[in-house]
Amino acid sequence: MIGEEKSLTLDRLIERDACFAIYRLPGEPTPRFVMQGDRHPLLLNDIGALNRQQGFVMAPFRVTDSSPLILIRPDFTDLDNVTIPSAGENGVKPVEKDAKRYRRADYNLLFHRFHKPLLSGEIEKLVLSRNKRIEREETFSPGKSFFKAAEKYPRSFVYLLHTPQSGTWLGSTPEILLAGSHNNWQTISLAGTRYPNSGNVSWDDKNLREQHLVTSYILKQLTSFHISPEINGPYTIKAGALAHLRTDFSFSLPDKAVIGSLLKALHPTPAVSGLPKEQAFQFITEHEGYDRRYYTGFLGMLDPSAETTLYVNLRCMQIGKNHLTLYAGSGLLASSTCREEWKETEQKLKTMASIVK
Ligand SMILES: C=C(O[C@H]1C=CC=C(C(=O)O)[C@@H]1O)C(=O)O
Repeated sequence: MIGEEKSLTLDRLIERDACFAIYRLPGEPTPRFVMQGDRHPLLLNDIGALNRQQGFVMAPFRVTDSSPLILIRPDFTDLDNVTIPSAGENGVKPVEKDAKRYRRADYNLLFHRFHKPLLSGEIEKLVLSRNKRIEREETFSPGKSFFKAAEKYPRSFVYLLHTPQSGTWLGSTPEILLAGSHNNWQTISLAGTRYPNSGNVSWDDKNLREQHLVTSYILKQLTSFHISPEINGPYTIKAGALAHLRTDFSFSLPDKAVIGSLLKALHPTPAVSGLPKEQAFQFITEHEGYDRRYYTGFLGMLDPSAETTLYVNLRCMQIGKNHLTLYAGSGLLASSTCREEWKETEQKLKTMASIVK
């Protein structure tokens, strides 16, 4: 199949409400494809239940009835020889909720709401996010957009996924949550954002602290599993037009049966939620004003016996029938300013917006 045909096949799979993901790992030339023929992926309500499971995971930021943890158990892995499900057969209509529209004035209010507990010292870090809805052009093709993103962002994990339960999502993320095989495992702490127009990036105290908090948190969570990782960083990485600070954690995982428990301990990291963990998660759920659904969740292949490649769902959008909803957030500390954080979300939204145009 040539590129054009593959795109058309992906678009038809979405129209037929199939249960699939196509994803391209950083640095790999060819995307991988997984599809479960019967449209009934395994639905779980707890990340810990991923222990001993295998399949392609789509996990939300917060598990709810309308955003379950989804596990696609593939019976097709070759896009060129896939059977397109017939219309309506076992069909469950995707829940297509339109996310709330955000304006700058709403963001200002929310920023101050989030900033208050940071200024008082009650909470140390909070990630405030928002979404942006744009019209879906008639000529828009999810399949073509996937291949365009894969070409434009060779160093990111690029994916297109559709299930009847989640609807359609497309993204390009630089953040590994957990990856590895055999005895070589890896996670990263990724935070801090700059705009490397000149190729020269300098990091201020706010960004260094923001990333350091994520690093300390990850180390603490790994240590609770008696894991002593090798640590490398922080160093600067590029993700599209942005730069971030990254620290690598490499370790061995003698007991693969605990992967679900480890994911539960890691997610959501303060790169997408905040600190203290429970308090920040609760605060976001109550005050952010919209449901993030699968944005800032995680996704990818979970295969303890072969290779696991799970990424945090950043720089993504939900593809609806009439609209595309783009998501972005940024880490707030007491020293944050509304102007800078707004600018950061605007820049992050461009990762997907530039694919659609
Ligand atoms: C929450 C997002 O990014 C995270 C990852 C890298 C840098 C971040 C930051 O600088 O705030 C965020 O922690 C997002 O892209 O929506």
